[in-house]
Amino acid sequence: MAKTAVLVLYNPACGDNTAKEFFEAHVLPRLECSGINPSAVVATEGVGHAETIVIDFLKQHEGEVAIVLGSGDGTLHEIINALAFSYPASSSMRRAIPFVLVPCGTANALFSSLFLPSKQDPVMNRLSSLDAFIARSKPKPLALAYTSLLSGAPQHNCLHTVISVVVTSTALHASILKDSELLRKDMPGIERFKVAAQQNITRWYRSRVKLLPISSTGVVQVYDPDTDAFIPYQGPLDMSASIAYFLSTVNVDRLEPAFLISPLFSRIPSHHISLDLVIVRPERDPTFIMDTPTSREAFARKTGVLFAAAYQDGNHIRLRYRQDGDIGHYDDGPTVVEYFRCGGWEWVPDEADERAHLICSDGTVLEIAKGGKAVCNAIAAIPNGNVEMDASVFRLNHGSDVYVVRSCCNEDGADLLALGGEHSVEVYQIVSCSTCCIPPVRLATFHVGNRITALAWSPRSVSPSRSDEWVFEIAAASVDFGLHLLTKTSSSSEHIFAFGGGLSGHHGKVNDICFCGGRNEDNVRYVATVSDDKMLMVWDLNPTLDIPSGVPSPVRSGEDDSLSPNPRLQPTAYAIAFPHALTTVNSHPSSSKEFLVSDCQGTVFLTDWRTDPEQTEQGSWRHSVVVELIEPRAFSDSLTAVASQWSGFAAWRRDNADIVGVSCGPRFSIWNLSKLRGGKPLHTGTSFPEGGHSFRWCSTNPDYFAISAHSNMRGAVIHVHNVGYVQAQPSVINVAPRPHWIRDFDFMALCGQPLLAVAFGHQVAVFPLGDE
Ligand SMILES: Nc1ncnc2c1ncn2[C@@H]1O[C@H](COP(=O)(O)OP(=O)(O)OP(=O)(O)O)[C@@H](O)[C@H]1O
Repeated sequence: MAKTAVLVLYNPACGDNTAKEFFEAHVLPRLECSGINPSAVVATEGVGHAETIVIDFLKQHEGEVAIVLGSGDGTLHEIINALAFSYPASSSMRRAIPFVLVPCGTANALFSSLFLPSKQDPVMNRLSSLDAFIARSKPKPLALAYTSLLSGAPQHNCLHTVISVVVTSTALHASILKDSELLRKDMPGIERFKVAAQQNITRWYRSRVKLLPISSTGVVQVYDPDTDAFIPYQGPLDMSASIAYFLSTVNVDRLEPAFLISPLFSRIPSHHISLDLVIVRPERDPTFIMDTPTSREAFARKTGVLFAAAYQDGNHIRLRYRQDGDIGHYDDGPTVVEYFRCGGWEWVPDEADERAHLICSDGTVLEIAKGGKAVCNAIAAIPNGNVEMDASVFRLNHGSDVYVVRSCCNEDGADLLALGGEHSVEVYQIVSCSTCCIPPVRLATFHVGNRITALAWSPRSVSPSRSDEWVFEIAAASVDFGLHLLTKTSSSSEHIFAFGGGLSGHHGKVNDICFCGGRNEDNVRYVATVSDDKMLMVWDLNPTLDIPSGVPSPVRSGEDDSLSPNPRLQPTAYAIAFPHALTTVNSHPSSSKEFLVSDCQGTVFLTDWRTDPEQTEQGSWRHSVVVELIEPRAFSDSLTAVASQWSGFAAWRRDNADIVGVSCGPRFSIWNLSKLRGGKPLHTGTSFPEGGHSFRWCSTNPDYFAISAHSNMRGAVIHVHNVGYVQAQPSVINVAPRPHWIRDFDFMALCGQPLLAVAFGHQVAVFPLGDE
C-alpha cells in the first residue's frame, strides 16, 4: 500500500448531505488506524468538480493510485466519463485505478449491488468497500455501456458519447430522473423517485427499437420464466412500438438497495460482454386495443403492480397477463416484462414524441437530437476493475479472439471496419472527431459460426454516414475452408450466403481474400481466395450457369435462398495451382485482370487470371504469371530452409499500381514493377530480427507503411516506416505488452491523421498515428 497514492474524495451535496460528517467520523479514522495516509482529502464544490480533482491528482501522482469515493452513482459516472474523454493521451499516464465506494448518495446502485448488507450495523455495511480495500482484496472488474447519440439521417454523425457504469435508459425511467432532480432540494431521499414516477406513470413513448446481439455469440437472449433461464430470442430484433419502460443495466441488479429491476444480472451471471435490458410494451397486454388516455390510465395501474413486484426481490420478471388483462404470477400467458440479455440496443424516437428523446445515463439526462437516435453497446469488461483508456485510443472488446481486421477502402465506406472473430464478423463505424474520442459504433454482427480467417470489403459497400441507402457487403473465409458473402443493407438485416464448400472449394486454410480490382461492375462480381492448398481461386458470385458445389449451401440467417422463388446460384470457381502454400492476395483499382499473390517462401506473383487457358498449359500457375518477384536473400534462405517458419506478405500500394511492398522474415522489400532492374527490389530493409508479419500501406498517406511483429517475444508491436527513408529507424508503436501479440492490423481509409486498427487477443485498439 506504501506505493499507492490514495485520493479521498467526497461529494458533500449528495444524498442527505451527510458525506462530510460520515467521512470525518468513520472513513478518515479507519484509514488512519490501518496506516493509510491519504495523499489528499478533497470535497467537491459543484457539478464537474470531481473530474477536475481526479485528473489533477493523476497528473501529480505517476505511480499506483486509488480513489476512496464518498458519493452516489452520479459522481462516479462523472469521473469515469472524464477519464475516458478528457484524460491526457500519453500512454505513460494510463494505469489501473481502483475505486473504493463509500455510499453517500441517494440510490447508490453500484455499491448496493456489489456489497449486500452482511452486518447488523448500517455504518459497518457502508464501510464494506473500504474494508475490502484495506484487506487488499482484488478489485472487481466493471463493465461499461457506451452510448452514442447520433444526428439524423443521412449523416448519422455522432454528436455525443457517454459511458454508463450502472444504467442507460429511456422512457419512464429517463422521465423520472429528469423530473426528480427538480425535487432534490425538498426530498433528498429516494422518495423523490417515487413522486416523479407518479407524475409520469401514464406516459408512453413512441420509438423504433433494435436489439443488438451479444457479439461473441451472435444471439439475443430472452428470459423464459417457464425454465427460469435465458433462451435465444426468436422474435423480431427490430420493433416499432409504444413503450412504457425501457432500461438497461451493467454491473448491477438493482437501482436502489431494494429495487431489483434486473435481478438476473446476479442470479444468472453472463459469461459474455452483455447488458440486461428490461422493456415493457403495453401492446403485449391481451386487452390492449388502441392507445387512448383511458388505456394509458388502466395500464398505469399495472405498471404500479410491476414496480411493487420489483421491490419484492425482483419478482416482476415472472408477472404474466391473463386473457382478461389481469397481471399476476400465472403459469402461462405473455410476460408483462420482456427481459433481454443482449450486446446493446438502438433507440430511434418518434420525431413527434418529445419525451421519447430523453435518455438517462447513470442519472445524467441527455436529449437525442430531432431525427437522431441513441446506440448503446456493452463493450468492455475493464480488467482489474480499472478504466484503461485515454482520449485517443479506443479498445474494442470483441469478447473472443479477433483474427482479422479489415478497413473498407471505398471512398463512401472509409469509416467502416470489419472484425473477424471466433464465431462472427462485426462491422463498426469509426467516427473521426478532432476534439474528443468517440467510441466506434457497432452496426452489424454476422454470426458465421466458425473462426474467421480472412475478410474483404466489396467495392459496393457504402457507409450509413454517406447514404440513406447504405450497404455492407463482405466476403469472409472461415476455418472450415467455407466462404461466406455477408450482406446487410438499409432495408434488410444481416444475411449470410455460404459458398465454396465441398469438393470444388479449397482444401486448406484460406489465408486471404479480395474482390477483383478495376472500376467496372466486375469488381463486385469476382472474388479471389488463396489458401494453404496452393490454390488461387477466382469465384464468380453471379454465375449464369448453375454448377452444384457438391454440398448444399448452408444459409445461416435471413431467408433461405434455396427456398426463394429465384434461388441464388452457387458461385463458380476458376482455380490456378501454385507451387507453394499461398499467403496473401491483392487486387488494384487500376486493373480488373490481375491479382498480386504471395506465397510462404516470400515469392510474389502478378497473375493475369483472365489469360485464355486454351493457349497455355491449363491449371499451371506459369501460364498466367506476368511478373515473379523474388527477394534475393529470401530465395537463398529458402534453398537452405532457413526461412521455413516465415511467410511472405505482399501489399499493393493503392495510389500507385507499380509499387508493391513485401514482408518476409526479418526483411521487407519495396518493388517498383515499372523498373524491375533485373529483378532487384527498389528498397530492402530490416523489420524485426525474429520475423515480421503483416505488411500494410497507409491508405491516406502513401509514404507510410507498417509491419507487425510475428512473435510474442516483443509484445504487440508495430513498426511504421516512411518509404522515403527506409533505412531510418522506424517509429515503434507498442500497442500492448507481452504476452500479447498482433494477430492483424489495418490502416483506416478515413481522411485526416492516419488511424490504425490493431487486433490483439480479444481487443482491437483504434488510434491515430503520432500520439503514441
Ligand atoms: N458541492 C456540490 N454541490 C452541489 N452539487 C454537487 C457538489 N459536488 C458534486 N455535486 C453534484 O451532485 C450530483 C449528485 O451527486 P451523486 O450522484 O454523487 O449523488 P446522488 O444523486 O445523491 O446519488 P445517486 O446518484 O446514487 O442517486 C452530481 O451531479 C455532482 O456533480
